[in-house]
Amino acid sequence: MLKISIKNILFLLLFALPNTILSFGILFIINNVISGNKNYGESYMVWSFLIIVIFTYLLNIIFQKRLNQYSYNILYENEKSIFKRILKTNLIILEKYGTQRFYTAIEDLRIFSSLPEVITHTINSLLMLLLCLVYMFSLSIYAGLTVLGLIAIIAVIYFVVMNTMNSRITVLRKFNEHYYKYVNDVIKGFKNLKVNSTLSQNLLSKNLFPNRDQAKELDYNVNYIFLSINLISQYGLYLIIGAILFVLPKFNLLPKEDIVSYVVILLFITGPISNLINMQNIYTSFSVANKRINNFLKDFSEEKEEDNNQNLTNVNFQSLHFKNISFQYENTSGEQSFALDKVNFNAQKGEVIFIVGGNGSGKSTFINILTGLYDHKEGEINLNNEKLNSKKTLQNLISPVFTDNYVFSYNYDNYQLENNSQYQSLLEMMEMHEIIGDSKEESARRNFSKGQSKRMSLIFALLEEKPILVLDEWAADQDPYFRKYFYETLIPKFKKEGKTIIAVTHDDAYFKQANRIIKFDYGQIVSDVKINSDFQLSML
Ligand SMILES: Nc1ncnc2c1ncn2[C@@H]1O[C@H](COP(=O)(O)OP(=O)(O)OP(=O)(O)O)[C@@H](O)[C@H]1O
Repeated sequence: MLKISIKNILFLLLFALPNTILSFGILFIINNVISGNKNYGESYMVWSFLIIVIFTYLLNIIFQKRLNQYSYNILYENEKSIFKRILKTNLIILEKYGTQRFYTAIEDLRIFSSLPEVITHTINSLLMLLLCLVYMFSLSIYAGLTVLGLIAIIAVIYFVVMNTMNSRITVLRKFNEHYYKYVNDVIKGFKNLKVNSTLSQNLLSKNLFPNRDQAKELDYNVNYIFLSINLISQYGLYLIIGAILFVLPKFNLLPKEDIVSYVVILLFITGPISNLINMQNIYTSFSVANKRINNFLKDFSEEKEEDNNQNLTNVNFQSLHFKNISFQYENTSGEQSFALDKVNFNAQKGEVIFIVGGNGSGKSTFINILTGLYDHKEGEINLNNEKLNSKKTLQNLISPVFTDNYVFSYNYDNYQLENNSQYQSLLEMMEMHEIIGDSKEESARRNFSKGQSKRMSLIFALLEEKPILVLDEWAADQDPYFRKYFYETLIPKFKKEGKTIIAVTHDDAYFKQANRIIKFDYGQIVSDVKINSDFQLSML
């Protein structure tokens, strides 16, 4: 995903080669003029010098444009891929790793966007270093070897210290992952934190502040070491210049007339050398970011592509049958994880089925399997008495309103709200028309109370016009008047219109409104009761 292709490296080289050679040409002319080479004092040399400078400048301008385009392309296209990946991930994986991994992946991508620029600088600097070394060797082999040896010693010291940095940066990023969890807690738990000062104090003093303090210490140390290493390179260069000025001539390793050329060359390559050194810092961040993005892509693996041969649009729903469906959450803490065991469930078109059971009995887990959010481990699902090959076919028949419903900021559906008479009558039916005065999109997507937001989600679900309505504790947030209206008026109305309703509920006062009541206990269906006039709660 984040690899840089051979074609792009070739493009970078295509720029880097002429650019470096021309820049070297500039150095060559300067050096010869300073050394008093008469050929270089001619007036045509002035023009050559000027032309090379202007040409290199223009080359850089054109190249920067392409490089910029390419870098931003990497960033924005990969951002899109991350979103695609997230939406293709199974819910169970998102629940396992948490959303903060998503934030850090986006942050890592930002680091990656400078990769092409850094590669170009590296190639440029390496080429310039190479040309300058060749130039030095052409003047004096021994002096060249000495300078090369000294540069190598500084480089080895640098890389050894640098290598120890990788693990520190990884630890620093781990701190930041926890930091995002705290950010999440502050935003989502804001109300509790405001009301309960013990909570907020503990969050700050025992968790967030220690995290930031440790991260600060590590960050400071990492940067301090980076700065120190950079100083080694700068002062190392002075040492090399010292060797050129005082040591090499003394041992007759460098003719006096070449000392100036050597110093000019060295000063000229100071830039490329410190570029190479500074870029190690960035390469270390790249390597850490790359590892983390690869881990992200591995952990947030895409769901298996399904065989979509089944017709998605024209399935006329008649019946749904779960045969011995089993599911188990992954065992992480070493304790026995919760499981749904051999669930047999069926629903016919037009039925109203209430799913009941105590807290933690497995109702929502079952709803997640029903809606295809979780993949069952064993068993078979039949739709209209045929084996279901693709969960998309079933998903295409279901409009769910989850217990933690969410009203999107924008309309991602295929229908429009404006001038939509069906929407208008649904607003009236759900008694939302006085709250939402018009049919504008923004009016439907403002802040609602919990009960109102559930009503809006039900309106959006009904606008989808799918045959099965799945509701998870929909009425729990409604006031007693609307709850009664929902069970005694709306549910019979939806049923009459041919909808199949599968609703998780604790509202035993309205159990009689269902055709069947299915009770879960410890992950199993313990009763499946048809409702008739003799129905008693004790029958469950
Ligand atoms: N993502 C998860 N990973 C591991 N275990 C989970 C996960 N989600 C739920 N569980 C466990 O599965 C069990 C059943 O949970 P579920 O949410 O299905 O219960 P429920 O019947 O809907 O309860 P409630 O009435 O409280 O909403 C619980 O013991 C819960 O701790």
